[in-house]
Amino acid sequence: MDKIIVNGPCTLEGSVRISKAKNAYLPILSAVLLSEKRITLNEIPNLRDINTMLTLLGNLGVGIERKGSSVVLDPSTLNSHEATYDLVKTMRASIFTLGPILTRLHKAKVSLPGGCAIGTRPIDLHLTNLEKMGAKITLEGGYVYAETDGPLKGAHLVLAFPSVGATENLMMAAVYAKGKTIIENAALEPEIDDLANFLNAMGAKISGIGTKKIEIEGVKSLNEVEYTAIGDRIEAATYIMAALATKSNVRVEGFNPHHLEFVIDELKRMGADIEVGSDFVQVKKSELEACRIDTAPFPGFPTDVQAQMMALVTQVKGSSIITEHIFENRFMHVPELNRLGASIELKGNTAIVEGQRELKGAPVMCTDLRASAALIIAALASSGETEISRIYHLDRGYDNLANKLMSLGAKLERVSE
Ligand SMILES: CC(=O)N[C@H]1[C@@H](OP(=O)(O)OP(=O)(O)OC[C@H]2O[C@@H](n3ccc(=O)[nH]c3=O)[C@H](O)[C@@H]2O)O[C@H](CO)[C@@H](O)[C@@H]1O
Ligand SMILES: C=C(OP(=O)(O)O)C(=O)O
Repeated sequence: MDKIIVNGPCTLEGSVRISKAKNAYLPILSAVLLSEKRITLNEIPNLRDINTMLTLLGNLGVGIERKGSSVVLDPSTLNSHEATYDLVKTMRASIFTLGPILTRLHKAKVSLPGGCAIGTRPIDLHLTNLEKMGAKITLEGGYVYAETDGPLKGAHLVLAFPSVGATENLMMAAVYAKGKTIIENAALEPEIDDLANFLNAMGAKISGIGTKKIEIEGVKSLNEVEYTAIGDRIEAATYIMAALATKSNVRVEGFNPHHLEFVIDELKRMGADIEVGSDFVQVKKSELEACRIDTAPFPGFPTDVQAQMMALVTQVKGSSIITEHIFENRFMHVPELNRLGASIELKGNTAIVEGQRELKGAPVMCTDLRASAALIIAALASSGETEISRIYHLDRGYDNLANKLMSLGAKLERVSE
């Protein structure tokens, strides 16, 4: 198993290019299953989750040809309706294939994704709303079995919670449904707009993009398409936090800063000197003060940036309060950050984080994707050697992390055992 060893404290300098978004490409790759025409996707990030999704598509019969960083997909050869446990267990986003497989083949067998480190993550909103569109769904032996007599039927769906995954799954399922589907209380995350734009580029009829009421008029066929996803706002936020935690000057480029407006505004309120461009931010060495953060669905503070923010506020003036509202167990980084010398106390879903801590290198362990990113940030700010193990969690969502940080001057190495 690979490790990352950081020799801190590090000061970063220069610019870093953000890769295309994991959370945009995972649903887009699932949406490929809807079509019978060739699809070219550009600038595919080299991530474990993306490679798992490509393996899953290949197992379902989709033709896959890599051309540099692009991938050309031929879904006309789709010949299986089964997403098996061995792949689904490694990546929750596999559930995104349920709507598209069912739509295309009128039956689907997809392994239940199960819980994960950050929470139980049920899929009831996906299933009950697919039922409202006419799917017959049963659960047996850890699998979701879904079938329909013909095309799904358009329906008026109101989500009890603006679930990102449910909004995406239902939007995909509605593309060929008979009549109109309305999704109310839809999630507003930018990756949903990206999926909708991709589907419309193939000939779907989706309106209300970027609003809480998405309307999908069913179509009969889709076209060939070439598409490039948006830059990864969560990766961008991670480098912004790393720059601020190490009091560095770093330009973070290749993403849309509007997608991080809440985070950037909060950082500015804390005293961060951040220049915002059209597709970059320039972070300048700043002295920060404490914050009060509540994670929330977009446009609020993203749960996917909570851990990185926690690492940052161990270095700012005053005590910060961070409350996690989206996932019930997303504080796995707390004991590991405390091992590095942080002082973080947990009270239910709230963390009280003492600032201006002198962190010292120690062996720490990754527990989930963003917890791992928090450990990297803390290690860069720590003095001495931090050995970070189980970095396969980082490989799920950070393209080329070690090299990107080294190019900014971080003293770190990735070692294989
Ligand atoms: C691949 C991807 O895009 N992952 C993102 C997506 O995950 P994901 O799509 O799984 O997140 P959701 O928005 O669905 O989940 C948010 C909350 O709703 C609950 N819920 C969800 C569905 C459901 O049927 N029932 C239910 O109770 C979940 O348990 C969780 O507490 O959005 C999350 C919230 O921004 C991000 O942290 C993830 O990075
Ligand atoms: C939780 C995340 O991803 P996933 O939903 O794929 O587990 C994440 O990207 O932070």
